Amino acid sequence: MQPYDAILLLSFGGPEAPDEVVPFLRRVTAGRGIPDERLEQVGQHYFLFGGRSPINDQNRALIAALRAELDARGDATPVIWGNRNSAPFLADTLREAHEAGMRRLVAVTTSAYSSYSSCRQYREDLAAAVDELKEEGRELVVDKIAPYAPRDGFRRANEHRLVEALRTLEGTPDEQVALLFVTHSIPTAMDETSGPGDGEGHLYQRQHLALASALTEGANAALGRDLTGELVFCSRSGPPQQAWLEPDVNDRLRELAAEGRTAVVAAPIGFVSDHMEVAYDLDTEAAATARDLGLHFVRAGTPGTDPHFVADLVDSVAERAAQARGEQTPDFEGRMPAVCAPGCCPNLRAARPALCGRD
Ligand SMILES: CC1=C(CCC(=O)O)c2cc3nc(cc4[nH]c(cc5[nH]c(cc1n2)c(C)c5CCC(=O)O)c(CCC(=O)O)c4C)C(CCC(=O)O)=C3C
Ligand SMILES: [Fe+2]
Repeated sequence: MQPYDAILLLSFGGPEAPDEVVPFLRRVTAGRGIPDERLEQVGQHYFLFGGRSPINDQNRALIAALRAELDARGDATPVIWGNRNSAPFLADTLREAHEAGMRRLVAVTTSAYSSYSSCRQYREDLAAAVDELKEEGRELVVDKIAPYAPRDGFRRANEHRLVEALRTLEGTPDEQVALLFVTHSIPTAMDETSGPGDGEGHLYQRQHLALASALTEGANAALGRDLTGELVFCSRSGPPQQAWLEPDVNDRLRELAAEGRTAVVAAPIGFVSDHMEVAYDLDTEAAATARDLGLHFVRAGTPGTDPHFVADLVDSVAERAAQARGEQTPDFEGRMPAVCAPGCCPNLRAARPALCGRD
């Protein structure tokens, strides 16, 4: 994958044992003003699952799938892995990479959308880790692929999962089915400023709405239905006086039951695999809300290691490599640049150095 020596999977991280839960949460929330009450709650979510987040195992599976796809293409570029909040920590991974003689990497994040939390924060992680290594006399260059939510492979993977879920409701008429696309809530201020700073903002929501509408159309066409989908949110945190994106999935379920819906399909398009937010906030909490309301609840799958998704990530990396070599790459609706505009998806708390951008 000229000019890259390796592909770096860059992820959030999660605890893998009960004694890792609190240190993990301290790292995630350092200086972020999350109320203690919320932290205790989230700690409980992890303890409910034996103190083990599913995210690292899902990343191990994704790395194996990327490896197989690269091998099938005759490409021996190594795939390495670093996290923000748990081992393998990003700086350790980069140090090992440098020791192995690698000098230029391309990062793939496990987050598909544009916003501070889902894009720039990873760019800040890269800047901090590269800086740490520089102080040890190790020079590394890290590029990154663009947010991939607008790509066709991501849509196809999600559509496949959604159609599978809807097939289980074959006898239920359209007017009784609610189709909810679910993503991680973020502060409204973070959504308003998401995007390249072209005056539009709200790119986090706009990318989700574009995907939700394409998925609704695709699933309706595949199944001969006429469903209307809508976007809802989960995993709100932060202090109560701070505005976050709404409606919360549980609140919306209550309204839908009151309107006479009998079944709901929840498609977690904001998550590339079944993270804790999916396992707890949807499969545990929202499923219980639905049960109490007498609603039949079906949760659509996440892309995970879907072949369309994995192949599309490798295509993204190949396109990024072509760009690095000065070649042209295909354009499509919603395509994001791999090098972010100055001030794209700003950090609203403090300006910090970030890689893979023009600022
Ligand atoms: C947009 C977005 C994604 C998607 C993009 C991406 O994937 O990166 C994401 C992913 C994730 N978030 C995760 C976990 C947590 N996020 C928290 C807190 C927060 N998330 C935020 C946003 C997002 N988060 C925000 C605005 C906060 C408030 C504080 C802050 O500004 O940082 C907290 C603190 C407690 C709480 O408040 O819930 C935890 C424990 C895990 C691991 C799950 C697992 O273990 O499987 C994953 C994949
Ligand atoms: Fe989060």
